[in-house]
This record gives sequence, C-alpha cells and structure tokens, in this order.
Amino acid sequence: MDDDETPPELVEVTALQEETRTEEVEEPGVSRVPITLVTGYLGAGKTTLLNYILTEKHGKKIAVIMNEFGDSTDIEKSLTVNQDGQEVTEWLDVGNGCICCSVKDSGVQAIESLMDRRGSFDYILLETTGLADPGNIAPLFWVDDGLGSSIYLDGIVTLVDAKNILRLLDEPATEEITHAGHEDHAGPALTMAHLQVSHADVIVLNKVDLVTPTELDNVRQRIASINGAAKIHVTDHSRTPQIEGVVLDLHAYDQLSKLDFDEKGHAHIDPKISTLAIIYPRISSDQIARVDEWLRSVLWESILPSIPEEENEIPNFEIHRLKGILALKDGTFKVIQAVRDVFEIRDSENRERKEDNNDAPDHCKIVIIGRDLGKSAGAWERNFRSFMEKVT
Ligand SMILES: Nc1nc2c(ncn2[C@@H]2O[C@H](COP(=O)(O)OP(=O)(O)OP(=O)(O)O)[C@@H](O)[C@H]2O)c(=O)[nH]1
Repeated sequence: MDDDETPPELVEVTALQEETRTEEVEEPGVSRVPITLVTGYLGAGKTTLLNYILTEKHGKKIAVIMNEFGDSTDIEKSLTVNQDGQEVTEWLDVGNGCICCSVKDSGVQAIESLMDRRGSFDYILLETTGLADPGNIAPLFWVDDGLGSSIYLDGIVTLVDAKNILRLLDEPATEEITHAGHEDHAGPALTMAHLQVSHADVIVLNKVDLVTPTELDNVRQRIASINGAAKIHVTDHSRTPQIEGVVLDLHAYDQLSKLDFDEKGHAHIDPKISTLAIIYPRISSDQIARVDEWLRSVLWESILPSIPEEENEIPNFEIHRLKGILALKDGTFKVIQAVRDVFEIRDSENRERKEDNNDAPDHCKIVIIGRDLGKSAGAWERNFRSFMEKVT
C-alpha cells in the first residue's frame, strides 16, 4: 500500500467501543459497500482472478483498485498518469458496469476518491501488491472510523501458486517479518507467503495445471496446516466454481456461519505457522468481559495471562488471525474477529437462538492462526479455562 512500507497505525477496538459502533444508525438508503482484498505472491494469478470476475455475469457493479507495483499489465500502465512527478489516480470504465483504477501512492486515497463516485458501483475489489502484508491492510477497512462508515471488509482472498508455494514457504525470508512490538522474535523468519496464507479467509489454490496430483495434495495439506480455517478452492487460471459466496460476498468479518475447523493430523506441517481451536462450554453474559480481557492479553501483549513465566509452555507466540463464536447460556451468540492486535466482539447477526437453528454450536469456539502456537491446542485450552474460571 504505502510505498515506503511504513505499517499503518493499528487501531485498537475493544468490545465496548464496538458496542457503540454496532449501534450506529446508518443514514436511510445508504448502505455500506463491501470490499474484498485480493492478495497473493507475485505471479500467483491475482490479475487473472480480477479479469475473470470482471468478465463473468454477476450483476454487480464492481470498482477495482489495482496496485500497480511490480506489475506491467497494459491496463494498469494506461491508467497511471504522471503529472509533475506526481502519480494521479485515474478511473476508467472497463465495461460490464465496472470501473478500475491504478494506485501508486495510497490505497486509502484511492478509496476516498472512489467514494465520491458512490452510487456508480456496489462492490470494491482491491488487488494488493504481491509483496503486501494483508495484516497491515485489513484493519484499515474493518475498523477505520472514516472508511468504516461507508465500507466493510468482506474478506481476504489469497491466491496461491501451486507450483511455487512450497519453495516460497521454505525459502529463508530476506528480512524478518514481524508485527509491531515483536521485532525481537527468535523463531525462524516468516516469508510473505506465510503471512498471505495465514490471513486468508479464502485460498484460491491456482495453477493446478502445472502440478501432479501428488504435488497438489502436498500443497493442499501444507496450506491447510498453516491456515486450517480458510476455505480452499483449487483452480486453473483462477476460475473459481462461482464468484458469489466463493470470492465475493463472504461476510467473513460480520458473520460467522460456520467455524468448521477441526485439528487434523497433517502429514505436512508447517514449522512456523499453524491453526488451533479452543473449545469451551457456554458462558454467561457476565463472562464476556473476561473473554475480552483474555483476548487483550493474547492479542496485545502476546502473553497467556496468569501463568508464571517458568510454567509458560508457549512463550513466544504471535497471533495473525483469530475468530470465534461465544455461545451464551441465554441461547444467543457473540462473534469474535481479530486481525493481529485489532479485535472486536459483536452480536452475531445471522445466528438465531439455538432452538431455531440446528447448526448452531452449543459451546464456545475460538480458532487461532499464528506463529509458534505450540504443538497442540492443549496449553491454550487449559489457559483459557483456568482464566475464565478464576475468581477475580
Ligand atoms: N499455467 C497457468 N498459468 C496461469 C494460471 N493462472 C495465471 N497464469 C499465468 O500466470 C501469469 C501471472 O498471472 P497474474 O494473474 O498476472 O498474476 P498476479 O498475481 O496478478 O501477478 P503480479 O501482479 O505480478 O503479482 C500470467 O501469465 C497468467 O496468464 C494457471 O492457472 N495456470
């Protein structure tokens, strides 16, 4: 996003602030526009996916923002106008009701200028550069006060090149990638590919024509071991089986229709990033504040609370993505969403009372994706349980 790669400031949203946000009354007739981030390593097939979406019938007027860094496709070139050394954002109709722009400076500026054209589109797709860390970008749209009132983050779609991904994941990273406050992390360096996979809500496992079935199986297992919560779609030329509900309209941040992650024994475990789930019985509404406190400790401090240092089995973890469902004793549900240290606990919008919805879980579940989480969910579950049950 920013050319100087300065990480944008993260905004901390507590459950309390969120309550104010969800109660915001929207202007009548003005609904928020969804934005999908399309990430993936250089050459993975992001532009191919955008072209596929733009040419398919979906009845949406999509505004596409392409970040032209390191790219040379004709459309992107033709869009960047240079005036006195300043990059100017230009909007171009690309047919099918869609408009497109190229961004050199700041994606946020492009979106603000896009919002001036509100009404001429109903969906935004942002293609990030192959080298962008989605964990820095997502919170901008998700919780930013200005943008947040007109846009909501629908989901993060990560393109993965089936032919090259294992090499990228195993490559020593050129520089240590960590988030604020964790520069001294001692574990093996992460690659950008790790970050793009760990933050994904959907993974488009592309270029399947270039690998054998065995290679595909290996890649699939490795990806699932890193991010066990993302849906994986295997594609050739980024042609997903359908668009709506697969790459668009995921509602990955405002609804949690299913959290169907199960810890499976993966044959190809990634040494750096993994996914785990904590299960806990229904809680009372008084205990939500306690969950909030636990989240603040693990997300903001990277510390499992209330454990003496010498007993800490997971001393050096880093959470990239966390999502959860809190099942309350009164039959209602709360949803937890976090990207890095930005999190919220909100009312579940699409989950009715248990008696009306047989799919609804009768327990709380928190899924965590991150670095150095330890060998299993056991230590996490024990910590969560003892923290919840501790009398304060
Ligand atoms: N064989 C094969 N080639 C593909 C597939 N998908 C995309 N390509 C080709 O791979 C190249 C890169 O695809 P892009 O869509 O430009 O990739 P990108 O992620 O946008 O690349 P950057 O913008 O450089 O980060 C293009 O030449 C595509 O035609 C696929 O499934 N199989």
